[in-house]
Amino acid sequence: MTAQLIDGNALSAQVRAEVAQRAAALTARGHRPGLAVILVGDNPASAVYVRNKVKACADAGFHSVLEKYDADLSEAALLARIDALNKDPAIHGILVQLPLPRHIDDHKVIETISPAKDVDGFHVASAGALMVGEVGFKACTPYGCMKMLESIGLKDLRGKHAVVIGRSNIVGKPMAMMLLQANATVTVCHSGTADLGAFTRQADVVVAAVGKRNVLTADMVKPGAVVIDVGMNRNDEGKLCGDVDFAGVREVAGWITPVPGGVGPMTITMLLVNTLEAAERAAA
Ligand SMILES: Nc1nc(=O)c2c([nH]1)NC[C@@H]1CN(c3ccc(C(=O)N[C@@H](CCC(=O)O)C(=O)O)cc3)C=[N+]21
Repeated sequence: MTAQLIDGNALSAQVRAEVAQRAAALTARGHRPGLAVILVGDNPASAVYVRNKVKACADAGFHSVLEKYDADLSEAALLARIDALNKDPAIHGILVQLPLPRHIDDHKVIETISPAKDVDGFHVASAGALMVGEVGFKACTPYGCMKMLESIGLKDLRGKHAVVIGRSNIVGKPMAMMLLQANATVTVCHSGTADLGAFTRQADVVVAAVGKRNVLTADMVKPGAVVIDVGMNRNDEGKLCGDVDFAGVREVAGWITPVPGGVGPMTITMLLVNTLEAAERAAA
């Protein structure tokens, strides 16, 4: 049996249509949602992603500004810019595209963004809010994965075992917290895990977020399991591929997300959702 696809483009279109409606209502009341995106340096992949984000904003009727700076921008200048955006009433969300040049401390930059405008959900206050179940912005990639699960009827994961592969601050750790909040029994595997397959074979839901091809192969998946692929890698032909051996795993899994067209578009969609929510909170 071949797995069913969870189509991130189709689900994104659905969610973005709702976002556009709510944005129009806010705009009519004089509170048009606004996102500021800051790009430092000339990483070509970042330039593409940032353009996609700005376009998604325009399509949803948001105000957006893209600020591009040369790679030699000083950390102090970047922090000063963030400080100004924190105070700008037309801006509800601030996204500083990562990675940043080496002379700039990511952590300092993220912590300078006002938690009220932290639509990436990377601030320690946002991470802490998620941890204790308080109101705060959820990191967009794991939030998008949760939306994908919800779209196939898995909003409540009571009785399910979810295995997360990867423990990054921006995906693996918040993913585990969100799954836990949805009542799953959660296992977090990582580079120090011995016999990864022994864990993943017991999973009803596997989320692969490592950043390496073929981390999950067909022999590691329980028949009928849901497989969410967060990876963004290039194969030998230079084509975009995830962390999952898609061709093999789709013959075993019940559901699987493709790359491209899976988690990637959902990440941008949840950025819009967070920005809309920031604007709604500011208008309330
Ligand atoms: N502050 C910050 N926030 C981020 O959210 C952030 C970041 N920095 N730095 C880089 C990563 C990467 N990221 C992606 C989002 C969407 C796609 C996406 O839409 N991908 C398409 C394909 C795009 C293509 O063809 O290259 C897809 O999967 O279908 C990819 C990657 C957000 N990131």
